Amino acid sequence: MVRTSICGAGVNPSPSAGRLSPLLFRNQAHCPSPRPLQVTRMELWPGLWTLLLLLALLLPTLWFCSPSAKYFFKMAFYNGWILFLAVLAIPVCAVRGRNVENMKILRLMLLHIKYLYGIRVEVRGAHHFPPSQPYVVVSNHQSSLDLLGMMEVLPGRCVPIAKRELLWAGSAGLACWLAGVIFIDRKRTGDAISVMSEVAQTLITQDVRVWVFPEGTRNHNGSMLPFKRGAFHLAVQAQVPIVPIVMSSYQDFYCKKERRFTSGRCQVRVLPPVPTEGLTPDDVPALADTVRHSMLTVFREISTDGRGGGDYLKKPGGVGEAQL
Ligand SMILES: CCCCCCCCCCCCCC(=O)SCCNC(=O)CCNC(=O)[C@H](O)C(C)(C)COP(=O)(O)OP(=O)(O)OC[C@H]1O[C@@H](n2cnc3c(N)ncnc32)[C@H](O)[C@@H]1OP(=O)(O)O
Ligand SMILES: CCCCCCCC/C=C\CCCCCCCC(=O)OC[C@@H](O)COP(=O)(O)O
Repeated sequence: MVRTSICGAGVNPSPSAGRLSPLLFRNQAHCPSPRPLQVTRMELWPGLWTLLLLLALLLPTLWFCSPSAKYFFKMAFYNGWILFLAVLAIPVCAVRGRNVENMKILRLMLLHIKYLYGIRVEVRGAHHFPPSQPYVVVSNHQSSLDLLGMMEVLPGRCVPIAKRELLWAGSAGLACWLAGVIFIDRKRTGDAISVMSEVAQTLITQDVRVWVFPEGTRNHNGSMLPFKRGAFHLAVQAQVPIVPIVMSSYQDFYCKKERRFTSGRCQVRVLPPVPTEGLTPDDVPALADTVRHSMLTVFREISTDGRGGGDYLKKPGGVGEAQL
């Protein structure tokens, strides 16, 4: 197919050329053809069509026959689609500059994704959100799919606290920055704490709400990791309530370890706000423990194994052997 002209291969026209690989040797004097490495367009088409045909057969076969391949395609599309949506969101958000109101735009753009994936998100307890005051939302963090539940209930003027690495996630990072997402460097505790302290100041003055994943990282083991205390210090410093939100386990439709991703249901439960008025930094450990305990109780209550019960969470030694 590809017509190449390797002139002089096998001959040794000069002493210096003799030291070169014959394949690298090209000398116009010995090469009458002026068209080396020439590929005509017509010659490429059959190869291209065969490749496309193979892909067109292979991808659906993998999709239907291999749950793992399906998992990878779905996750790749999820990330790719968010990156694409972010490209659309950036110019719209850029009009306002970095502004928490831009979060509304991101929220609207992401709301449809649950339909693409056949995930039914059921919200309960939305009336618990305090109507018009700053507060700190804390929620469990299972996967990047949490964005679906998060966008379903995200209150106005509410920004998430995210790991700094997300800032470099291409268009999504820029969109997050424009929407006022607060980035922290988890490797530098001191810096992260001072960012959180600044947030405590602006929470009141700029009337914003903050969404924190107190586990500090994704966790899909059927329980909740011990909570980091930043969110609770933040609420106590600003003397604002904490609104706990629990997303039920994704186990019935999503499991990273098993490479399984089907359609399913998820419940997002907003719990009553926990006041922090009058609390001091000394109260933070107990506050964090109390909130985690109540969230874990609800998590176990609303999580199912896809067969209609929450039993998998209660099996001795099973994934749900939570550290209460
Ligand atoms: C269209 C495009 C759309 C794009 C998508 C848009 C949506 C994007 C959504 C993005 C979602 C992205 C989601 C994500 O990215 S999740 C990952 C990032 N988020 C978090 O990590 C949040 C949770 N982490 C914390 O709160 C941690 O505590 C921090 C990070 C602050 C420090 O953690 P670290 O592990 O380094 O230290 P430590 O917790 O052991 O603490 C050490 C000590 O310091 C004390 N301490 C802590 N804090 C404070 C404080 N403020 N004032 C005073 N003291 C404080 C603390 O009590 C402890 O002392 P002691 O108790 O042991 O004596
Ligand atoms: C040109 C650079 C291209 C970079 C491409 C990066 C691909 C990223 C693609 C899409 C971004 C989707 C944004 C989803 C946001 C979900 C946030 C999330 O779940 O982050 C994880 C973080 O909470 C905890 O991280 P770890 O569990 O500690 O790890």
